[in-house]
Amino acid sequence: MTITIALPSKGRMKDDASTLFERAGMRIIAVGNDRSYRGRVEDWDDVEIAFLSASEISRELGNGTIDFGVTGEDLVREGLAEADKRVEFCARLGFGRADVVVAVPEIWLDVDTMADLGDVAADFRARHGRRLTIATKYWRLTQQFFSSQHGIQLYRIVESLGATEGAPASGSADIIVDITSTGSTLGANHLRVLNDGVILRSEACLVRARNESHAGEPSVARIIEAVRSAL
Ligand SMILES: Nc1ncnc2c1ncn2[C@@H]1O[C@H](COP(=O)(O)OP(=O)(O)OP(=O)(O)O)[C@@H](O)[C@H]1O
Ligand SMILES: O=P(O)(O)OC[C@H]1O[C@H](OP(=O)(O)OP(=O)(O)O)[C@H](O)[C@@H]1O
Repeated sequence: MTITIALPSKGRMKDDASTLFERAGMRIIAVGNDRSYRGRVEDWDDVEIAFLSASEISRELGNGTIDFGVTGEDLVREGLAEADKRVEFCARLGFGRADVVVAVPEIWLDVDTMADLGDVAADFRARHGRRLTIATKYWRLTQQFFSSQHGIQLYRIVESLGATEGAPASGSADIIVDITSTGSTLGANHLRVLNDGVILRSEACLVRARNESHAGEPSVARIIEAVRSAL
């Protein structure tokens, strides 16, 4: 069978992903012209490459329309319910690192932990006449972390598709859940990560859709082996 591997077509993971594949002995050749979104791997005739954005890759893994993808763990866990049942994380690739975190305004001096935040959330309506609001694009991860892991139910998520760190200062939310790598954007916006507020330490991963057709397919094992050997 032909195995389709999706690699980032743009963005911060694109170059690292193609360098890794090269090191794994899988040299990628564009099919058609330079702007083509398909490729193949030199001397691997049963492999096809699709170039997609990192977030599309997580969606297509969920649909099972690609066999493997290189994308961020955060995008997979946010995009797919019960991700581990639908995909296998075959290798952590050591680039695209970012933490998904809960951050509060620096001036919330008494709030250091999720338990403290739970107390704030419980009092919020009495004090302010509304629920605590959280700006994020990570709905699923936020709900799992707050409700299932920490038993905090009294909050409202405000969807944020950009400049999330600005939400507390602009008044559109009280706190945020977002990714951070150096921490400089949080600092510039006077926000602080709670001591136990790291929801996920994400990085780029080689992810396999759990397709039944993979059972006993030699090229599936060969691809995983090749990528792991390059780490
Ligand atoms: N500083 C960072 N900021 C944002 N994402 C980062 C950062 N460092 C690593 N990443 C990771 O990069 C991935 C997002 O990459 P990118 O922005 O290229 O993807 P995308 O969401 O498909 O792009 P777009 O939003 O342009 O469609 C996520 O997995 C994220 O965790
Ligand atoms: O901890 P730091 O190193 O400051 O990085 C974190 C920031 O980087 C990303 O934004 P970016 O401006 O790269 O663009 P994006 O939101 O479009 O991904 C991300 O959304 C955070 O805002």
